[in-house]
Amino acid sequence: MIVEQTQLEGCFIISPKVFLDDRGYFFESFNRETFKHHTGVSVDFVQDNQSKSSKGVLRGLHFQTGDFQQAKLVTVISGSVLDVSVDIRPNSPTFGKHFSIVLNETNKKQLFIPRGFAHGFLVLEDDTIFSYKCDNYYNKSAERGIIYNDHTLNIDWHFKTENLILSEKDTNLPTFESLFA
Ligand SMILES: Cc1cn([C@H]2C[C@H](O)[C@@H](COP(=O)(O)OP(=O)(O)O[C@H]3O[C@H](C)C(=O)[C@H](O)[C@H]3O)O2)c(=O)[nH]c1=O
Repeated sequence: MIVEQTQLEGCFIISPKVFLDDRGYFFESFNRETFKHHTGVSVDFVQDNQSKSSKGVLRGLHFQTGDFQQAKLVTVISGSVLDVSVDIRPNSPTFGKHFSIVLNETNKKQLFIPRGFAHGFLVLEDDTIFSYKCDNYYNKSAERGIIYNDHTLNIDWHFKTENLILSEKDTNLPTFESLFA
């Protein structure tokens, strides 16, 4: 397992040790002790989520507020995404900054996103399966979001807008300024 720090404190890129043989591959997608040993973070995940999306789908930017904030360990099981995490911790030196990374079946990289972040991803291939562990339960009343093309965040999604597929909810999310100014 190789852990790389990002420029956002507490947000790590994880490259698991992958065992290849003539049957295919095996890797431990999460091991609490190994994770703590390499990152210094003790995390107790309580909920696993999975979504399947076509190319051009953009899910996010989402977060849960207050006591329902979630840390996430995200993995692409098949396909490919551009994954984006935004630091929305008010006292963070990187408040409002984001980190983007391509996660896919080939690189098998994972991203650990701590509490206090908004998260979203753009799907780069059809039939992409996105799987992630959360350290807090879903709470609909605590759900919030930031519009994906927010001018303050200025995220480069590397796509042509006419090919985007968003939920009704995600189309109408507020701006970063309106939430945090
Ligand atoms: C997140 C969630 C949703 N739901 C229900 C609520 C809706 O009826 C349905 C679809 O939810 P939504 O459209 O919010 O799904 P995504 O757009 O994939 O949301 C996720 O996308 C971004 C990228 C994230 O990081 C969040 O974890 C999560 O918000 O599943 C549940 O029952 N439990 C859950 O934990």
